[in-house]
Amino acid sequence: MAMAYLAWRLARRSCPSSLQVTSFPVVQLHMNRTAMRASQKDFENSMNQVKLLKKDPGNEVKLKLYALYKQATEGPCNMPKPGVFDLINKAKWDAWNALGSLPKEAARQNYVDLVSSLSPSLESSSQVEPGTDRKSTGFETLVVTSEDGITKIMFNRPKKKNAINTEMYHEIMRALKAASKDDSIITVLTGNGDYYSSGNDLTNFTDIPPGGVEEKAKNNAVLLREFVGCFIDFPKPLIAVVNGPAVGISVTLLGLFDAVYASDRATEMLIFGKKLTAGEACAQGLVTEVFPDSTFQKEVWTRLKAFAKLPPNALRISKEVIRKREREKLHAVNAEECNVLQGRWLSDECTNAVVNFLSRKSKL
Ligand SMILES: CCCC/C=C\CC(=O)SCCNC(=O)CCNC(=O)[C@H](O)C(C)(C)COP(=O)(O)OP(=O)(O)OC[C@H]1O[C@@H](n2cnc3c(N)ncnc32)[C@H](O)[C@@H]1OP(=O)(O)O
Repeated sequence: MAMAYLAWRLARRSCPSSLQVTSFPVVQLHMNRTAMRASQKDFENSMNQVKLLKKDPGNEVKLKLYALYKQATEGPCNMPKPGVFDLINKAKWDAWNALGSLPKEAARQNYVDLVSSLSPSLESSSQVEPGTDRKSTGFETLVVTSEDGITKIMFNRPKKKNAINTEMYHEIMRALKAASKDDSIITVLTGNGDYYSSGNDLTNFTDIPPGGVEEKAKNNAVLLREFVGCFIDFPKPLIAVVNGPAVGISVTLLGLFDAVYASDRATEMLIFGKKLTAGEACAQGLVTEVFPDSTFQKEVWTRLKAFAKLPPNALRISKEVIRKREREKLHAVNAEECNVLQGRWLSDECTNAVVNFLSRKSKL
């Protein structure tokens, strides 16, 4: 509770920047309407568009908009310069004064142009109706969608039980990086089909580069370290919806998620190759909650949609407060584990296991 309260307090402190954004419409209400002639309609439209901005365009842009608005409606700056300690008003005065004798018509036009250059963020924040499903293209192994404040990254190799091949490692990293910067509040990983994921695609070990198996093992270690690192550093709440069995790396990663919801169909194979039921994994703390398979999707997504309505800054800051205490250690453990694995991948035990699997159906 104390941690949540601290995070909430910290989140409240971040409010001034959002207050600055919402102060723009107020400024616009005081505009001198008689000053607008030819481009009045465009200018008014642009001002309305600014009111719809949900994303803070940043102080630099806001100052430019302010200065152009003042120039367009009042002409060159004629106000006394604020004192050095009146930081906000001085920044506004400087921005307006920098426009010199720019004619009102030119200032109006620049204002309209600047607002239209912000259109990508307008599109993503206001023109997309809430609840609209936005699908990211450009992924071969994933389906990535954004809806209701949730970015869903779905493993999409159902015929291969969502085994993670090299391309998929890279695509998951790319999707996570995009999700960390998009408008979503939470990010969810799940699998398409009957498996969550069967772990590392064992054919990853068969594509041997010119430097031989040593080079292959080294490349895999570098890839795995970067991949796990993305999960350690992911800044938003990250939730696994474990829709079916999970194996190997797809299980070990679960410890880095903020919540793990599992269907009671989900089994995991851990250290001794033993199958764990989702209930057993829950008892060990690896899974947050288990749901009957018949109601799993409905119950979990209802809950996730409710999470996505929580204050985003508070969520991020809560995660950061918790994660920052362990981040360095997690990266150190990740580095050590990848070193150990690099050696193990060259062992006879590993080679035999991969050969046995791949030769089951004469894949070798
Ligand atoms: C960068 C390197 C990082 C390495 C780090 C991580 C370590 C790990 O993750 S180790 C764990 C690796 N995973 C496994 O050992 C699981 C292997 N798979 C299986 O044991 C079985 O396939 C499984 C129990 C998951 C499912 O069995 P079945 O229900 O009998 O289905 P099939 O075996 O017929 O599978 C269907 C289809 O998918 C292919 N498949 C499944 N899993 C993998 C995999 N991990 N790698 C490659 N291919 C996989 C399987 O070969 C079948 O293909 P087709 O024969 O072409 O239909």
